[in-house]
Amino acid sequence: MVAKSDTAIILMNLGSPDSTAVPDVKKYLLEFLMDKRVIDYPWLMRKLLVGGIIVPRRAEKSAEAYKSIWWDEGSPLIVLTRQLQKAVWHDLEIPVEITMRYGTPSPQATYDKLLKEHPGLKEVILVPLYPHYAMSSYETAVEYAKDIHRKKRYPFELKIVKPYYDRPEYINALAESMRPYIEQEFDYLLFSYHGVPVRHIRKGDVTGSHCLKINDCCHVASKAHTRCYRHQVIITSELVAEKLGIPKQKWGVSFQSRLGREEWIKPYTADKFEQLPKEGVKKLLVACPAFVSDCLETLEEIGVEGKHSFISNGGDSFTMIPCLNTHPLWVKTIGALVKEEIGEAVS
Ligand SMILES: C=CC1=C(C)c2cc3[nH]c(cc4nc(cc5[nH]c(cc1n2)c(C)c5CCC(=O)O)C(CCC(=O)O)=C4C)c(C)c3C=C
Ligand SMILES: [Fe+2]
Ligand SMILES: [Fe+2]
Repeated sequence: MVAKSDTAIILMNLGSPDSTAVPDVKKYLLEFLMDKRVIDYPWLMRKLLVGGIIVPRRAEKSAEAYKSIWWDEGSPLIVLTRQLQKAVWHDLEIPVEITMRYGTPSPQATYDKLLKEHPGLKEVILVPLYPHYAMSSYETAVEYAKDIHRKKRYPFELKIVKPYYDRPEYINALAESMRPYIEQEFDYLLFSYHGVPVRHIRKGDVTGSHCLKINDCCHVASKAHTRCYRHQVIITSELVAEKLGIPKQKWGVSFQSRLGREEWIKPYTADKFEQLPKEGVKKLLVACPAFVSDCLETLEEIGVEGKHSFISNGGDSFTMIPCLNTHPLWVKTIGALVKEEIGEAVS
């Protein structure tokens, strides 16, 4: 048990609209897609594309999708992140707050709340709720939280938990959360991760000569892997499949949630739902480890749209494995990641 009243934890997730009303969804999409690490075009081009084309075209459809998964208490992503907050607080007995990259509560509101309630606060451990590094997820969340912390000169140290995609505690939590589903009869397990544009993978390559440039790049040792989303999700999948004893021919990786006309990393999950029944896969399990809390992309895109596609293409049974959410081993994993940071120098 950690009992340090001068330390607090912040769990940082992506965020959701405040409600399913079209104006709220528009506001959220604008903030999200105007992020230079998400749509990384020059500002004017981004403004024209996002404000003039993507958001006006997408907002109503997106609002309908949110309506179909919204809970009485609010957005599943926010509600589940709050439940995780309570579980971690209960486990570690140090203050835990949540913050969102887009929408509410913002990092500034969260820092202010912590300081008001704990005036002697000396250090805050920020846990990005992203196991993998991507410019459009982990990086933007962390840089935003650091920027606000620096600009507003908050009097506490901010320490950041690094991507944990291959950490034994995380792999064990993920594998054990999936085990009850694996023990049922199934033909194939698909790990479906949120996609990113191919360009982002190349741009994030710190060596400039590795990612998608050499054969089987994700399995050839390189410094690029510290920031390569594709490498990191492949490693998570391999480690979990190994831990669960699933043979290579019975599982695969794909990428969902593509936006726009650019090429995103492949294979696409939507194509898999069409192809797999034709290859004899009738009983499908789908896990989505890029998300630690169930959200629009799991509940609607996979659980509703994906299921419909797989079944209408000839599949018999489709099971979406829930995200880690508040699984006790996930709560313990967060505790282990946090304890490593407590007392260490700022990263
Ligand atoms: C897992 C990490 C995520 C990465 C990487 C990511 C990249 C990325 N996303 C978009 C565009 C959209 N994503 C949307 C929803 C959404 N995305 C993530 C996570 C990652 N995104 C989550 C957890 C969610 C769900 C939020 C919720 O409220 O439940 C949306 C909004 C919904 C919609 O209209 O489809 C958009 C838009 C891009 C362009 C991108 C990489 C460049
Ligand atoms: Fe996304
Ligand atoms: Fe790579």
